[in-house]
Amino acid sequence: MKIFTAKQVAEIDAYTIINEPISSIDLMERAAGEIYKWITDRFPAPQNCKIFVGPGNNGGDGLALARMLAGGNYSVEVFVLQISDKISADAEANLECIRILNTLDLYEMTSIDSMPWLFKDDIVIDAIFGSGLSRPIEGFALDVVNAINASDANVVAIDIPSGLMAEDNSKNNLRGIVRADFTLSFQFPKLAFLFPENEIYVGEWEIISIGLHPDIISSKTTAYKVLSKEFVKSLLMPRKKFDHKGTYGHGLLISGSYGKMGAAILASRASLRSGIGLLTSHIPRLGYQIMQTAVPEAMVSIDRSDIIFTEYPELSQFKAVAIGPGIDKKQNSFRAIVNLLKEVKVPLVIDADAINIISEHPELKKELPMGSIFTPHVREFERLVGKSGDSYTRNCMQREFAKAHGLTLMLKGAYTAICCPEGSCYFNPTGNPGMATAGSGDVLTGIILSLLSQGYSSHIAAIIGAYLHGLAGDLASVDVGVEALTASDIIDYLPKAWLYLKK
Ligand SMILES: NC(=O)C1=CN([C@@H]2O[C@H](COP(=O)(O)OP(=O)(O)OC[C@H]3O[C@@H](n4cnc5c(N)ncnc54)[C@H](O)[C@@H]3O)[C@@H](O)[C@H]2O)[C@@H](O)CC1
Ligand SMILES: Nc1ncnc2c1ncn2[C@@H]1O[C@H](COP(=O)(O)OP(=O)(O)O)[C@@H](O)[C@H]1O
Ligand SMILES: [K+]
Repeated sequence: MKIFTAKQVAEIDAYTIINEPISSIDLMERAAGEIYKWITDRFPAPQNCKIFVGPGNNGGDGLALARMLAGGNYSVEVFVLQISDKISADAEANLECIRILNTLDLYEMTSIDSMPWLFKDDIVIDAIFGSGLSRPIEGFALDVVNAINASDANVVAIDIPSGLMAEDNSKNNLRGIVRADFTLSFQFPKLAFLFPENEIYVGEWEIISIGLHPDIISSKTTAYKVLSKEFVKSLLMPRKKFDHKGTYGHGLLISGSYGKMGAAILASRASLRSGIGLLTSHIPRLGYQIMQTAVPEAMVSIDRSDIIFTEYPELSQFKAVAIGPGIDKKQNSFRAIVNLLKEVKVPLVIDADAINIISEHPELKKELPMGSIFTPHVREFERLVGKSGDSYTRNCMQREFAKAHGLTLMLKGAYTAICCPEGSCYFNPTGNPGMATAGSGDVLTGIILSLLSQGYSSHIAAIIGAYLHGLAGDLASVDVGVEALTASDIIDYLPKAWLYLKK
């Protein structure tokens, strides 16, 4: 699913009006009708609704919705914030219609003094500002936002919580944004919904389809997309009858150290559950029996060191290499990484302490092999790329880094972001907080190595890997719950995840 900027959505809106064709007021009616359906489903009548409307088309949506709710056995009060002399033509038309019908209570608000009391069971509809917000909210509208936020009412934001910018909130007043329980976004998600610090404003968000024109949606380009099952499924390569293990590649996994052999086991097992033909696990000497016992399918390459990574086997036989899970950051490991970066000619996955070692030696950033994949979580990301005060800025830095170095840079977490060398950024919707547990990143590294070894290109391997990893975690959480979920459960549910993805 594409994510468009607020400006692009306005263009899509305008195209739909001309080419469907449909009048703008009828499009507003359609949009409000879809919100009305959602509300009747989630909060069946009778209920008390308090609707706060602003001067633009978001306010117009709120007014059209108010009329529908009043006709549907809801008790409705509408508060029209007198923010500016200008009011959008469609909002004005809806206001006039309400006045004529006279079926609901309509109040004009010019100050916070006319703010109604909001009760716990009230449904508050936030239609003050939508995607047309051009600067932080101020004046009495800000007081209204704060009063809504201080209440225990159920707050439903139309399109976007008022005060939240659709993309960049780095300069916003964070105390002037509605904290919604539900956000009903028209047709597409906003980029801001995918950033962790905005969860308190957005709450649970849903897409409300309003039939915008398919031609413009498919032709308009955007750097940002949310992955879908259909898209990821379309990337899968079919297996053929006469294929053999050589067809699916030989991967090298460099992982494990004294006290962290579990990382090597998890990544190896995940790799083998993701379709790799042959796996060699390079580990320090102490791990030999552990690996041979726990993962009999893996071949083992033994380091000269008992406890850490200091060397790697001859590389020509491998189709892809992954390095990092549980390797530690000792000086000898640094030297071995320098050599590996220089020598490796196949796609490389770089995770965990391998990222940290590179971050501590910025001169190494010039040596990063094109086509490699970095899989940092946010702390590792900050060490590698730099710090930022907010997620939008961090995402811009991530896209720049991927482009500048010609590599795929993943930022792990809820909505893992995958930035590709040509500038695009995919967000992964699968996964759950149960996966915030030791070793789940090692599992991801194993999966991506497996996909690279099978011949998937770097950014495709990152996309399929992230989606599949989260899907396995989601399927596992259905059976074991989020608290009890372990990294091993993610591996155990990879078979079901593959089956579900291919269905
Ligand atoms: N995208 C679509 O296809 C559709 C969009 N619709 C609605 O239209 C909305 C966008 O409408 P608009 O562009 O009119 O935008 P808004 O409804 O967000 O209102 C913008 C108006 O408020 C003013 N304004 C912006 N920031 C302000 C601030 N901080 N203080 C005071 N005034 C401020 C602007 O000058 C403008 O007049 C969407 O969010 C959605 O709710 C729907 O009507 C249906 C179709
Ligand atoms: N709240 C969450 N929602 C979705 N996925 C999550 C969540 N928390 C963690 N994950 C996923 O779990 C993995 C954790 O990786 P990482 O932090 O490297 O763990 P570790 O270092 O313990 O292996 C990442 O793939 C991340 O996307
Ligand atoms: K709103």
